[in-house]
Order: sequence, then structure tokens, then C-alpha cells
Amino acid sequence: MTDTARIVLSRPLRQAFDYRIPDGQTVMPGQRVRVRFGRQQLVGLVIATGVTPPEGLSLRPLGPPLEDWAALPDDTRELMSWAARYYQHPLGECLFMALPPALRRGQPASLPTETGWRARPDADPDTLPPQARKQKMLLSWLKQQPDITRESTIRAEGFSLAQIRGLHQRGLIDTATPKPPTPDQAYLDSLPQLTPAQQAAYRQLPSPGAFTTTLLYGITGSGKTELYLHYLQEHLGADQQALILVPEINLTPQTVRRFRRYFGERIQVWHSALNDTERLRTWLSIRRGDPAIVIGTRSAVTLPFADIGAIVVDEEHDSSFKQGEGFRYSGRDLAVVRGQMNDCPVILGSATPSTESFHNARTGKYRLARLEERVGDARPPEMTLLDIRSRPLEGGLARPTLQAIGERIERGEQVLVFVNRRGYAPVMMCFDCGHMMDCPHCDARLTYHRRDRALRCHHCDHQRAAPATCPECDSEAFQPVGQGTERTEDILEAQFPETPVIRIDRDSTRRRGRIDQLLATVNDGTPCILVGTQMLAKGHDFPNVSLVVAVNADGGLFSVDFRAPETLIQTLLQVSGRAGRHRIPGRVLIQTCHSDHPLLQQLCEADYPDIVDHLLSEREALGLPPFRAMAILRAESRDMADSLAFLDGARQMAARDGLAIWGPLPAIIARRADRHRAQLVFVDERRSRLQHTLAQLCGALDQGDKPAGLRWQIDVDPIETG
Ligand SMILES: Nc1ncnc2c1ncn2[C@@H]1O[C@H](COP(=O)(O)OP(=O)(O)OP(=O)(O)O)[C@@H](O)[C@H]1O
Ligand SMILES: [Zn+2]
Repeated sequence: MTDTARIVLSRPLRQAFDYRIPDGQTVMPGQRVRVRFGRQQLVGLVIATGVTPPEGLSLRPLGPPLEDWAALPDDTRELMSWAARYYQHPLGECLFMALPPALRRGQPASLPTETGWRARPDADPDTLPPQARKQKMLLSWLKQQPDITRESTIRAEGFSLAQIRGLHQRGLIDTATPKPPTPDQAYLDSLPQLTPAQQAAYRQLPSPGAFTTTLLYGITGSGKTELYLHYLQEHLGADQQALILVPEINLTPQTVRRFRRYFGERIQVWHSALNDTERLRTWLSIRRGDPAIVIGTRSAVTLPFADIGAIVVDEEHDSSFKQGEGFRYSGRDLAVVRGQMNDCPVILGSATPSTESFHNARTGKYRLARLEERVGDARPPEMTLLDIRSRPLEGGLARPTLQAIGERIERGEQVLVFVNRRGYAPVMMCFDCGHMMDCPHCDARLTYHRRDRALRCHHCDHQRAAPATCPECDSEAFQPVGQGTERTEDILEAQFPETPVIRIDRDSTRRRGRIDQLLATVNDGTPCILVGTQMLAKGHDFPNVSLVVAVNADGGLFSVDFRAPETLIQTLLQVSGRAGRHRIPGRVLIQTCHSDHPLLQQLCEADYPDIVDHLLSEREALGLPPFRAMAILRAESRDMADSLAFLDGARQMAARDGLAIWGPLPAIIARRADRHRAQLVFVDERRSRLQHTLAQLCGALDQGDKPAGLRWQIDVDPIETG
């Protein structure tokens, strides 16, 4: 045996490659090295040393290492290797995913210390000219900060480098080296005591220092965040790290702020809007072992923690924890695996836990902690179904709905109107010839966006100007059909001209920091109407919202996706949960054409755990997850026949006793961006057996022939089954 190293590359390849370690060089697993690969110079990651290469192979020498330490520590490597096996994804891509982009590209693993800023004691925001509005806001904000604030923290607040530089040039702020963490003492002294219900739930949380998974079922507004904060405050060692996974950070700047008050600059954030330098900086800080508490979106679970003391997954039911393409992992599930590997407690929190997690709690795999009271005098909101069949609607809103909104506004309260679609209307239709505008590249209608007079496909990049008349018959009776957020916004503005209407959806919040500005008005407490998509359902704490309206609840009632009822209930409960969180009692109005539907009836009458039990018994009867393991093989190509034939071949390769295979069938949106998509669903009682089959199948599919341009992917534990 010679000195050899086995490396993987950041490529969609299932193989690893062996190299000879040149004399005098030492390498270790997890280290980045330069390697020659064909004619290219690439960055490789060492996964093993001293391996025996295949017979008769003369090995190329390994290039120089990029640093003399392992970029990926053992446990992170172990986690990603586990994920590669579990999700059937190439190991190289999984391991490289746990590196920040700069390190994937081979840049050095070091950065100069980050700059910090503080307002000069004599700096007065009022001396700034009126056109420097943002600089003024930044200066006022900096003056409120206890000491030196990191540049990344300032940027996370929605301010830009240009604004920082502007203030610096005016001599109003100083640069300084950020100091170690300092929480806001005045705030800490004023922290609320846990309520008796919170204390009872708190006692059910896991003890530190050992792996257990606890599902914290806490109804909306019960103060789960407060529990996490207390838990970390009490149990996290001063040198330890912690991870808090959240669905989408940009949506809830409030949450990050709350954590910062408790833990000061110990809080670090991790999400997709960070630039490469910010990512590298945070990654290095975690790798170095700084006692960071990371609030991050799903990929934060792959950070190279040195000593992790606790993991929290907030809103654990949220579908954004599952990556929707490529390496289709679940950040929540990896968090549990990570907890097990690092022997630390994991808390999964939600007001609407997933069926999976409830099932795990029922079977004893997870512990269950319950918090079923709202904080203070607040009560859960009262829910009413409003049947809109044969009722006149104004822009999708029924008279009683408009009346209810009017009453609340008059009383000085706030209203939230939930619409499940952005844009003005989901369809443009000609009322003379019946023509509807389709996407030329997808099996989908174009959504009308009135603000910029465009028709857009929400499934691909296609967009075009909206024609004024029907493109088929030139009729002028060419009109939008159905509701989107823009249309609801317009209707409400017309109905309530005195009241601010604030629209919150992906279009209105594209710019960094924008959602914060929009929410500032809401948090002011002035009467207003919020209109938005499920973005509004996620974790917001709006004290003055007393009425929530769901414009149309029926989308998920008749879907072919077996998860649709679960998702519908979760979304409606979450959005309802924004009502009546503080003193004012809350009410929820759900407009529907199916008020007699059992699921909607249950929503109004039953507790969430009972609804889930019901959904679980249906799943059990039908042999669906979580009672069976499921995976989907998806194929897409230029021709549906190719996609189906490929999957048919796969079906024959995989067939064996005990494995149910459904399909191949075209996907619900069979053509997307001119690719024809189909799928094959695998269901097995035994997960390990399914895994084995999938691993063999992937190997065979890698080796086998496939039509030109065909791409395939495995999705283990799929959350979309259409
Ligand atoms: N013990 C307490 N005393 C006073 N106020 C509290 C207490 N605990 C929480 N609160 C306040 O109650 C409100 C709701 O708490 P929080 O946002 O933590 O709820 P949640 O359970 O995370 O809600 P959701 O799941 O609906 O997002 C917040 O304004 C919070 O500051
Ligand atoms: Zn399209």
C-alpha cells in the first residue's frame, strides 16, 4: 500500500478518485487539495487516505493542499455522507455544499477582520439633509445600538454599504473593531417571566447534553420563541454554539432582533441573500468555534459547528425546509440526524406540526411538549366559514366580509387579508371567444400583473406585455378572471379610501429591507389592511390585527397531491393565528364554496392534534407516508414519450416483491419550460429495503443509456407528489 488519497469533486459524479500523495506531503480527510482532473485543475476534497486503489492503476500525484487543516470537520463530513446515502445524491456535491461558495472555488480560507461601526456621541441625525433619508434612519438606528455593530448586522437590517460610507464621510460614524458579544442589559432586566403555561411546557423540554428530539406543539401566539430564548439562555454553555433553523429569515426580521436582544452579537444569520464574503466570514467563524448562535435557513444545518449545544427548528412543518431541486434534502430531518451525531437535544416547534413529526411523537420516537394557551389574556381566534356560492362578490370579497373589515377599521384595529396568489389575476380570458392566455413553454396559464401591465408565467421565466384586446378575435372583452393580491389590494383601496392598504408578496418585497419597511407601518399599530400571500402567515407577531380573512380556501380541497389537505389546514391555521394575539379578541373569516367540506368543518371545530390524527388514519389506510417510505424518480426531456419510456425502463429494473411502484405518469404540470416531465413513485413498508433498491437503481441508471437531453432525479421523502 502506498500513500494514497481518495478525493471527491464538486461534480454530479457518483465516483471518488484516487491520487498518490507526493513524498513529504501529508493530507487528512476533510482537507481541500488541488488536483489535476483530465486537463483541468480542480479543487478536490479528501475523503480518505491510505486507500488501496484498483489494481493496475498508476495514480497521478495529488496537488498541494489549500490549507494545512481540514476544511470540513469529521462530524460535518459524516452528516453530509449520511445525507448523500439517504437522498441518493452524489457525495462530492453534498460535501462541497457544506463549504461556502468562495471555498468551493478554491479561494483561501481566511478573511481580514470585519469592520464594525458606531455613531459618534455628538452625531445628530437632524443635521442630515432631507434627501439623505436612509442615512438618517441608519444613524438613528446606530445611536440606539449599545456599542459597536458589525457591518453584516447593519446590512442585515436593510442598510447598504453606500449609506454606511456616506455617514462615515460626513464624520458622523466611526469605524471600530467589533467587540465580543454583549447583549442589551436593560432589555435582559426587563424580560418577561414565563407564564404558568409556558413554565409547564418548559419543563417538558429536553435536558441538555444528550440527544433527544422534542416536538413542541404550541398553538399560535403561545410564546414558543420565548421558550427557545429561555432554553438557550439557561442551557447553552458560554463557549457553545447553537442552531436555530427558520423557514425564511427575510420575512421575520423581528425574530432575529428578539434573539439579538438576548444574545447580542453572538447571533449570526445564514440565508441565501448573504453575499459570498458574508458567507465565508460566518462559515469561518463557526468553523473556528466562536460561540455563535446561528439563525439560519435550511442550509445552516450543514455549517461546520465545533461544539453545538442545542438545535431548534422553528415552524418545523414548513415546506421550505425541503430543498426543491438538485440535492433534495430536508433541513429539518438533517437537523435531527445532526443532533444525534453531535449528541445534543433537538427541539422541533410548531403550532401546526407536520403529520410526520406528530406520528413520531405518537410512536415515541420524539417526545411531545404541549403549550395550548396563548400568552396573557389572548384567546385563540374564533373561526367562521362564509359560504360564497351564489353570493355577489366584489373583487372576490363578499358583502359580509367587507362589512366585517369596515367594522374593525372603524374601531382602530388592523385586518389581514390572505390571498393565495400574487399578481392581479391568475387568468386572462376573452368573454367573446373564450380564449385564455397560456404560457407558450408550460402547461399553465399566464398570470396578469397589472402594476406593470405584464403577463407572467409563475413556472418559468416567460413574460410578455399584456395585450389590450383578445389576441385571437380582437374583442375588447378581454379580461382578468379570479383573484390575485394586486386585485384584492385595488378593491380594498377603493372600498376603504382612508385606510392604508399594504400588500406583502414576493413582488412587493423583492428589494432587501423592503419587507421591514412595510411591516413597520403594521407594527406602528395604525389601522390598516394587510393583503398578502402565505408570506404573511409565517411567524409574524402583529399585536393589532383582530380580523383575518381567507379570500379563497378551496384550492387544496380537491388536489391529487395527498399532502394538500395537510398543507391547507396548516396554512389556514397559521394565517388565522395572526389574529387576536394580544388584547383584542381575534376573528377569522374563511370564504369558501364548500362550507360543508369535512376538512373545513374540522378546522372550525376540532383541535389541530385531532385533525392530524384523522389525516394520519387516512394515510395509514391508504398505505402512505409516514406509514410507508416514499421516493419519486422524476425524469424530464424534450419529449414526453422519452420521459415515460425512460421511467418504464427504471420500473422494470427496480421491480421486486414488497415494493409498490406507481406510474410512470406525467406530472401535473406536464410541460414546464419546454421540458416534458413525468414521474415514478416508489412506496415500501421498509425504508432500508427501499434505500437499497434506490441505490442499485441509481447505479444502473448512471451506467445505462438514456435519450439525449433527458435528466433524472431521485426525491426521497417528497413533499410534492404531483
Ligand atoms: N411570558 C410572556 N410574557 C409576556 N409576553 C410574552 C411572553 N411570552 C411571549 N410573549 C409575547 O407574546 C407574543 C407571542 O409570542 P411568540 O411570537 O413567541 O409566539 P409563537 O408561539 O412563536 O407564535 P406563532 O407560532 O404564532 O408565530 C409576542 O409578542 C411575545 O413577545
Ligand atoms: Zn412558463
